[in-house]
Amino acid sequence: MTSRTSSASAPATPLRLGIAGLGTVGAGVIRLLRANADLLRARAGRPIEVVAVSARDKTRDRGVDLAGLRWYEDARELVTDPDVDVVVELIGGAEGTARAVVEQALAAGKPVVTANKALVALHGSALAQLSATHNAPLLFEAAVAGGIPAIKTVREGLAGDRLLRVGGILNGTCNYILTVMRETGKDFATVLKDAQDLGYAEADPSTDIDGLDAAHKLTILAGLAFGQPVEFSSVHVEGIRRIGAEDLSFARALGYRIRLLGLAHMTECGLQARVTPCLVPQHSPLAQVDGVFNAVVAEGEFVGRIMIEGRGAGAGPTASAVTADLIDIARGHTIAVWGVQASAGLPLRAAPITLGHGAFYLRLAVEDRPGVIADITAVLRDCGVSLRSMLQHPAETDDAPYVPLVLVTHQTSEAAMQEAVTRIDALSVVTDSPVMIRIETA
Ligand SMILES: NC(=O)C1=CN([C@@H]2O[C@H](COP(=O)(O)OP(=O)(O)OC[C@H]3O[C@@H](n4cnc5c(N)ncnc54)[C@H](O)[C@@H]3O)[C@@H](O)[C@H]2O)C=CC1
Ligand SMILES: N[C@@H](CC=O)C(=O)O
Ligand code: NA
Repeated sequence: MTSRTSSASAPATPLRLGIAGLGTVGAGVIRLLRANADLLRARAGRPIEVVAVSARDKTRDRGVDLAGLRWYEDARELVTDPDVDVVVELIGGAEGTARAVVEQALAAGKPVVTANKALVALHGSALAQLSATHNAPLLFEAAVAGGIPAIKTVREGLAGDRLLRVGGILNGTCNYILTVMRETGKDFATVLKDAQDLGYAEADPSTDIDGLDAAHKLTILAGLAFGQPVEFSSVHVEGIRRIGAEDLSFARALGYRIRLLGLAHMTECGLQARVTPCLVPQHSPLAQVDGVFNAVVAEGEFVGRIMIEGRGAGAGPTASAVTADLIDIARGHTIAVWGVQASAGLPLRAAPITLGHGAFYLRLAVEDRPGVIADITAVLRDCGVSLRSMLQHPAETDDAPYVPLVLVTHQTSEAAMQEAVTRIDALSVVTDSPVMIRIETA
């Protein structure tokens, strides 16, 4: 006699998705799910199928066939579709429809997968509570460093250790711009346009170049590393707008490359978190991370330093991260948002950046006349900042209105350096606001 069990014969129940947002990432997710359907079914133990979608423009050609998928003009209605098991939010933005979709889905007990770093960085604490209250997982691997499994590494892979530092190169658009400008000499605006055409940039690219996108990601990484939400407004943020071609070539002459780094570490006074352009030694691991690649670094008491590298933006890498979250949901592998069961909910105490220390690069535009260097070094002396080296290139023409002067300091306090820069900026011989870049050793 043969015995038949329902599990042996019944087809596995599919995990049914509603995808809100069909831009670079949304269309990329649909492509990946179709291309890898068999592989995903094997890994997830059940098929993963898109049943409903929502976007702004139904007629737009996205290179993916939407036939047979239910279309919603209003993404909030997609959430209430009884056939949608999991809501995938790929609209973007910390407020408006994206936020409403995520909140409504969690409140309805539906798992959510999102790539929306702005939303998680600004509202992660409240969303974590909603997720816990309704027992609805919220997964966001794509939100930090695109295709790099950054969240999983920090939240799960390093769960056994006490982390001291986390961060890295967290914005693909900025890294692409800095790399291509350095390698080709193309101007900022042209390279930014290329990054937009490649689907790397945010809807408003100032979010990338002013450092906010990297700060969103750092806020999330630090929350995971230290098991408590981080107040986005406590992150010190500087972008790359003021970095010019001359900085890239001075950096090269000094043996460095310029990277936009997000770094967070615990101090006795609290968490210090900043996103700033930095000079890194040209042979260091971070200097080798070029183009749209990101790198996530973490340092733990027992594990020491780790670094993982990969593509931080673009349809394919981001779709890969979204899909990994979907497989976790299909497998029933879910976890509390900040990786701790009973997070304090209160944001971590923040330490002001002025408590930091480091070495600095300072580029000044100065009049080409006697006494200028003496005026500047007098300010540095008065502020207690010690110089390590100085570079001056001759003016390009005899009637050039200024000459560039580059100073590199020894280790000094951030507060002293900020005071010195304010005073130097006020000197009449200095013709434009100084460009100050921190120097990182690793
Ligand atoms: N592009 C990338 O490389 C990466 C993007 N992300 C994040 O993924 C999310 C999506 O980014 P992209 O695909 O690049 O953006 P996108 O601008 O290419 O696509 C956004 C999509 O949302 C739709 N949309 C806008 N408002 C809507 C509304 N009210 N209702 C329904 N749909 C609406 C648009 O029609 C479009 O289909 C963002 O949160 C972004 O930060 C994360 C990692 C990498
Ligand atoms: N605009 C972002 C996209 C990924 O998060 C970036 O450039 O890194
Ligand atoms: Na990721």
